[in-house]
Amino acid sequence: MIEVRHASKHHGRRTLWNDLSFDVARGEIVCLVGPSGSGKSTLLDCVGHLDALDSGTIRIAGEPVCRNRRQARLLRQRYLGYLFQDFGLVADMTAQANIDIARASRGPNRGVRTSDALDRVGLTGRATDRVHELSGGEQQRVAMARLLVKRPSVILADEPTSALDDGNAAMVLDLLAELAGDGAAVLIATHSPAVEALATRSVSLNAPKT
Ligand SMILES: Nc1ncnc2c1ncn2[C@@H]1O[C@H](COP(=O)(O)OP(=O)(O)OP(=O)(O)O)[C@@H](O)[C@H]1O
Repeated sequence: MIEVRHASKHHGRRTLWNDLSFDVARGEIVCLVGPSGSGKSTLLDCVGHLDALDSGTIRIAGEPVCRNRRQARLLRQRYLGYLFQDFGLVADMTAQANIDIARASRGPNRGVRTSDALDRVGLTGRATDRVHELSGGEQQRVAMARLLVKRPSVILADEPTSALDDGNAAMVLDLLAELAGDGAAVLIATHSPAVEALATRSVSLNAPKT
């Protein structure tokens, strides 16, 4: 579902990663691991059409990630779901309205109802709270609820449990495993051994080279 081939990325004279290739198939959870600054988030951004490679290719469901904004938006809507902190939630809209946006852009998979999704992530009764009134961990759970509604084919998660207490972290990991069990390809950047333990395998990134 995700194919990364000979991917390279530089910032100035620093090489983050070079000639990197890996796949994430349907149903797999693959973790990106490596020291801080090794480019895990940057790689997720490249897969998620939010940043561009310097060389190499990335394909999602066989379709190349490209710089054409319209095509990128269509690919994002059709295939991708994001579990990034501070990404994609509209701060002055309610939790429910944010989740309903995902419902409008969902693909062929059938997700759960918004109220059920909020129940699953422990936010029962919080549908009409505006996102800026929620804590960081609660916002992360709204983003998780959005995935349950959209059921994307590809899920990109950046440190999905870092803002959560142990109970909520376990709940989010269970839900990611459930979505993978339903056939999603899941790519996670993480430092957490608990998240890595969930993975089918890991891709290790090295410290950047100058
Ligand atoms: N737009 C940019 N311009 C220059 N350097 C950048 C830019 N974006 C990221 N970097 C640098 O690229 C490196 C990799 O950043 P990235 O956030 O991808 O690493 P990471 O492995 O996810 O780190 P962490 O584990 O700390 O979250 C960092 O040194 C960062 O400063």
